[in-house]
Amino acid sequence: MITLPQLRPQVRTGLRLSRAAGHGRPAAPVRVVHLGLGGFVRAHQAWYTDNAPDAAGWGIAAFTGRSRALVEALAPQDGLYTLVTRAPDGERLRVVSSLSAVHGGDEHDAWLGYWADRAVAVATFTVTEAGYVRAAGGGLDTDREDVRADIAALRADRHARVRTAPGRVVAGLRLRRATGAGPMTLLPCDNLPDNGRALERVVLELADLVDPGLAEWIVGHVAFGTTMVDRITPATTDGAREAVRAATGLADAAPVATEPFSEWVVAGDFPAGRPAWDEVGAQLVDDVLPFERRKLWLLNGAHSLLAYAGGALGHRTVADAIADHRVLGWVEAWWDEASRHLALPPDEITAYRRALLDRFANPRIQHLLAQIAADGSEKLPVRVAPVLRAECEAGRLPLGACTTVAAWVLRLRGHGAPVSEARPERVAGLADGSLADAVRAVLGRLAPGMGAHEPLVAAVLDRARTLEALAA
Ligand SMILES: NC(=O)c1ccc[n+]([C@@H]2O[C@H](COP(=O)([O-])OP(=O)(O)OC[C@H]3O[C@@H](n4cnc5c(N)ncnc54)[C@H](O)[C@@H]3O)[C@@H](O)[C@H]2O)c1
Ligand SMILES: O=P(O)(O)OC[C@@H](O)[C@@H](O)[C@H](O)[C@H](O)CO
Repeated sequence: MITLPQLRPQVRTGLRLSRAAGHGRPAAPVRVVHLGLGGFVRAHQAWYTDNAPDAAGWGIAAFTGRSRALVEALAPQDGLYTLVTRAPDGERLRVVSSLSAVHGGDEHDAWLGYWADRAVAVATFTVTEAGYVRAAGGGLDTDREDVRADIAALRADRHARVRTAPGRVVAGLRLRRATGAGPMTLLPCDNLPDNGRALERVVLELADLVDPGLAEWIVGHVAFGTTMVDRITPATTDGAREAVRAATGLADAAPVATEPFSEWVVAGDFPAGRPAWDEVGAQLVDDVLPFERRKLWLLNGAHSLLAYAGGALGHRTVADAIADHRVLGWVEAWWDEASRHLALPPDEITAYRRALLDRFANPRIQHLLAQIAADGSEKLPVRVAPVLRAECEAGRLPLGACTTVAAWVLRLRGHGAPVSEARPERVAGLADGSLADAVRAVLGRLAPGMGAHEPLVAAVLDRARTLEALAA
């Protein structure tokens, strides 16, 4: 089934999307600034904003992190794009209008301009886990070259170009303080536990390093919200572009394909206001933690298992891997382990697991395991390690978690697809030496102290040998 609610037949013949030609809505005034323009924000936050009853008053100015490719695709079509929602039995297309402006990450003056604007009330982020430039303990990683460069730049000149996400935020907030543009909310939407506190910590630490008094101003004027975000959104492919052209006749250079399911749980204050996201499905709560753990452990933890163990068996997509009964068994084992540590009613967990199986099996979502496998050193400590540790402390050896760790060890040792890490030096040499040494080192990195837990080391080694044999 294909429905085209916002593409009227008389305008379907134009070559590209255009507000002047009547596609979508007129651009709303910018009141939200976003860093990390990619697939996810367009399938999620921008979609909620577009659905909100007050959408006409809430435009988003979205910046990429680095590359200008998406800006070059979206700017000629006025920030409009087609959201392709893929259910197992058909797809639905609609034009999303909430991106009022799109910018490259290199447009620093434009970035600063929004932060100095009192109308801008919220800044949102999807900069990946690595984008928060945190050291192992969660504080700002001042050993990084890009963080050091930002510190030097911010000390030298308040308009100097900076590169990291915290650097950009600190530059923006410093200007906001100087211009008296008032309070606002920062809302990270990445798969990080307690992402509001994570962002707050790196921003305050950086502010303290570059401008005495700024951190104090931030504490008094800036609210850091915390979120759980969920909508499986693979990278856009030519297939999505072709699907849009076939259905609408339009050449959309940057559609997004996503699944029907969507969840957004938000905790925080909005002193300068926000779109009525809660009227279109977002849940405003006091505590995100139970939702976050359910999602991060059951969905993202299973994704990482599928990515490394499924990848070791030669699978390419999530749907391929979950159709393999051996992989499914490992995922179910992982879910049993993780579920024991979730403070949620058992029937709620059962329903979530059942729904996840359907979501993973969706044949129209071509979610590449290689995309999920990137940045394991950032993801496994938060998706898998807490359950691994809790199970060991309870005297159990968790088979599912051990399988994920074992598969990651093998990946780091060169089995299967190449390792993709934002900071490759973090894993360089980590899994060298004998397999047993590698398992000890990797466990110690993921969960400090666990590398010396000999029964756990033996269990992971056993899983690694089993995987090697199955992959041979
Ligand atoms: N895709 C999903 O299904 C999904 C679902 C839930 C949450 N998320 C969160 O959203 C993030 C982005 O996902 P996506 O699918 O939009 O990816 P994407 O690759 O389409 O876009 C990522 C954006 O972040 C920017 N970026 C990357 N590294 C950065 C850095 N170090 N500093 C600043 N900006 C950086 C990129 O330039 C790009 O603009 C994920 O890492 C995850 O935390 C994604
Ligand atoms: O986006 P990442 O790289 O943090 O993780 C990859 C996937 O696990 C993730 O994108 C999920 O699809 C998403 O979190 C579902 O909401």
